Amino acid sequence: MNNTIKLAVHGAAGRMGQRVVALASGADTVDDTSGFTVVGAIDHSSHPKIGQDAGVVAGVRSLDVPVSADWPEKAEVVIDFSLPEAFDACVARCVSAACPLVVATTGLSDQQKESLAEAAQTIPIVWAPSMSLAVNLSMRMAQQITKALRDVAGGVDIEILERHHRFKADAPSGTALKFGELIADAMNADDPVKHVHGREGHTGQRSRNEIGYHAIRVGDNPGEHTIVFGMLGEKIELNVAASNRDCYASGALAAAKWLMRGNDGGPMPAGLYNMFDVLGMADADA
Ligand SMILES: NC(=O)C1=CN([C@@H]2O[C@H](COP(=O)(O)OP(=O)(O)OC[C@H]3O[C@@H](n4cnc5c(N)ncnc54)[C@H](OP(=O)(O)O)[C@@H]3O)[C@@H](O)[C@H]2O)C=CC1
Ligand SMILES: O=C(O)C1=N[C@H](C(=O)O)C[C@H](O)C1
Repeated sequence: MNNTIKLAVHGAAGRMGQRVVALASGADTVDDTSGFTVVGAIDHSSHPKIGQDAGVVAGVRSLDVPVSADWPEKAEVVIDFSLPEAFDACVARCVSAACPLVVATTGLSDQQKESLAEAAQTIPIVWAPSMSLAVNLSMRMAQQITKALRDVAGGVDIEILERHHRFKADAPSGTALKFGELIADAMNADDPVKHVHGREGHTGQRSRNEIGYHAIRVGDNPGEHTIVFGMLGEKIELNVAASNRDCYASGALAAAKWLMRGNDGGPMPAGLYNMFDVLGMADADA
């Protein structure tokens, strides 16, 4: 009996979609089984790869699943790596099909984030700007460092540098924004923390309760984040870098599996989850 999880990938012909299809097809596992069967590879109707086999597009083997604008009936879980423009239809489809969803797309509007929370009242959703284990661990470390340094004599300046490939559409990265949100919480400042994007001109002295963001776009970098904790006389730099996209693809597959099997073998109930939940770090002493 085939008890693999039937997976549909939204944005299947894109950089990330292809890696999810490749790993889900078992191409890079020792025993050729990932625990998934790819049953749907969705992209927009004018994509040049429409009609081609999704496994071949991903550079692995024929899967007998064409890249298509149509949603498969039989998907048990959906992984979305697409664009904000494509997001609304994806969520609506998952809600109407009562299908669990992993959302990895970044650059969502506030309204889209609200509709995600609403959808999570009826279906289970994992939503995270980075599916990488190393990034999520680094987020916890950044919170710890912020707490340890927040009352240091002379103060600490926290700046977030992110580097990504030249094709990336949104800036700063969703991950950088999430680092900033978690760090701002950990700063526990009396005044609201200011989020400052780049600096130019006569800016005056840096204020104490701000977080700076700097988005660098270079070549084919698959994603790198550096959190600088600058003090008077010394600094800490927390650097986390992907060497390829498989950390995100395998994280998304782990999230999909967790939605279907939970922590004790049963499916997760409706709700909005993140990678801390998937990785068992939700209750970490942050
Ligand atoms: N959470 C995480 O861990 C990660 C998140 N990301 C995020 O994932 C997203 C995708 O990244 P990446 O794969 O590099 O981007 P790509 O542009 O390579 O892939 C997106 C795919 O979605 C397609 N698409 C566009 N419109 C639609 C539509 N209406 N319906 C279905 N598909 C559509 C694109 O087609 P076309 O090329 O024609 O536009 C493309 O094939 C980004 O938001 C990125 O920031 C990326 C890596 C990790
Ligand atoms: O577009 C990308 O490539 C990435 N996007 C995500 C983000 O915006 O944080 C995650 C990762 O850094 C790669």
